[in-house]
Amino acid sequence: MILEIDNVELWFKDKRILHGIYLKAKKGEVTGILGSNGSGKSCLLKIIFGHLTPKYKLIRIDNKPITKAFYKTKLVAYLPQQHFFPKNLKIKKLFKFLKVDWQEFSSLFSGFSKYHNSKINKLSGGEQRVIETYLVLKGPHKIVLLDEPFSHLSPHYIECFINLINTIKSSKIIILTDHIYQHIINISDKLYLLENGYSREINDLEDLKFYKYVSENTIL
Ligand SMILES: Nc1ncnc2c1ncn2[C@@H]1O[C@H](COP(=O)(O)OP(=O)(O)OP(=O)(O)O)[C@@H](O)[C@H]1O
Repeated sequence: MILEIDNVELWFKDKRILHGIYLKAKKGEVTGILGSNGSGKSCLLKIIFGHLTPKYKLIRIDNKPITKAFYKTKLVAYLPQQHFFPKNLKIKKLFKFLKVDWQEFSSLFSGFSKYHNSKINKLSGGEQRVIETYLVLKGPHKIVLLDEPFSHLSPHYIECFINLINTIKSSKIIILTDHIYQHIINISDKLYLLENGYSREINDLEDLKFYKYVSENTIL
């Protein structure tokens, strides 16, 4: 399965945010998107998911254009930057409803076994993020979009997710963005940088210096 995003043009009033975008993401690969603050990473993920409508966009799956909002195809799951599960819902119900195995989760994330019967709002912000990210990754969707999955997590949980992503990527298209760029670089099979409205495919990490995403003396 190949997902292509092409010809995106996004404006907010007279401010053009995105205009030269081409992204290709394949099943079996992790596709990373880097970019400075305000470069349009979240907007691009929202456009792909179908929550934000730009002036133009073209989304193709295996060369076939998707003409309706992508989320309506039920192919795609999206982790937004903000918490999105109802606060009063019990965690065990969430796992049951989404048909995700609690035992498998609690053996990977051992500190969470005590929360099976808790409501989501009893967890810290980072703990809620662990649950959300896990459910989005382990749900039935073939395409997963992750907006800053690592930013609020402690190193051990980041490692757990990196292992999980490497395990499940053979069956999914995974597109993710984060400011913890070393993790994105390490985990990605394909890397893009959003810069000045364009997507730049990064094949040589030194290009991240050329585009001033990192400074000249950064060790990559
Ligand atoms: N609803 C909106 N109305 C007007 N401008 C917006 C809106 N949403 C986003 N923008 C602008 O679009 C640009 C890109 O925003 P976006 O959130 O996609 O950036 P980002 O790369 O995800 O940034 P960050 O890394 O800081 O989260 C920003 O300049 C932002 O101000």
